[in-house]
Amino acid sequence: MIEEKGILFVLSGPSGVGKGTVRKALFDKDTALKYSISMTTRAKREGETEGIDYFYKSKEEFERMIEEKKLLEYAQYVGNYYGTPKEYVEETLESGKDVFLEIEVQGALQVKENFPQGVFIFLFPPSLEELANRIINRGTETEDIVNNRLTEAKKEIEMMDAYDYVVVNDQIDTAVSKIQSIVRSEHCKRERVAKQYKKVLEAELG
Ligand SMILES: Nc1ncnc2c1ncn2[C@@H]1O[C@H](COP(=O)(O)OP(=O)(O)OP(=O)(O)O)[C@@H](O)[C@H]1O
Ligand SMILES: Nc1nc2c(ncn2[C@@H]2O[C@H](COP(=O)(O)O)[C@@H](O)[C@H]2O)c(=O)[nH]1
Repeated sequence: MIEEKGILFVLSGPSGVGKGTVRKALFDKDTALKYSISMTTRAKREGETEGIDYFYKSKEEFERMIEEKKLLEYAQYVGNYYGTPKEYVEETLESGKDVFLEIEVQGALQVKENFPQGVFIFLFPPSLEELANRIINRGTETEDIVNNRLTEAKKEIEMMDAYDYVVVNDQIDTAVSKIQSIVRSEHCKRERVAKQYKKVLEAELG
């Protein structure tokens, strides 16, 4: 009997492209996916909730997690740490459920190195101008931070070839449908591989 593990989906892309918006709309439709809540040292924004949006940590607490190797990946991004708790991801995948990460590019590339069987999706803006408008209009960042995030965005976009899929976030619904198709297609692929593997095993065992 082949144990069915869950699939790790990683959504990333530049700040302001709409990762959070698209992920929330996807989760309204797909209840089978499990979202991995990240840890961060950045201050909580108005309207955010501990344990829903992030686990908010001090720099010392975060660095202890790094030392204790409790993070699947982490990155320093525009002056703060962000990271994915390892235990939740591993246990959820082991139990056969899919896990969904929404993280920036340095972290996604670390996951790809250590977990190449993951599925990596890059969310792309309709244009750099629209990206800037979205992050400015969100109104959560100071002008300096917006500029730093946009500088990072250009470097992040250069890395998009490392991803399995690129989805343009022009209309939210269209981006969500495309990600749903990716999820379905990855399940079909893995089912096919599992069937072939089963056939080979049966032939070998007689
Ligand atoms: N397809 C879209 N069309 C228009 N506006 C959008 C679209 N997707 C997201 N937005 C808006 O763009 C802003 C940024 O979206 P969001 O916060 O989801 O981005 P993000 O990639 O998660 O950002 P960050 O990486 O900084 O957390 C929000 O105000 C959101 O409402
Ligand atoms: N490498 C990681 N990046 C993460 C994680 N959780 C979120 N993020 C990304 O950080 C930036 C900034 O987020 P914000 O909430 O301050 O706007 C954004 O790209 C997030 O996707 C994580 O665990 N690891």
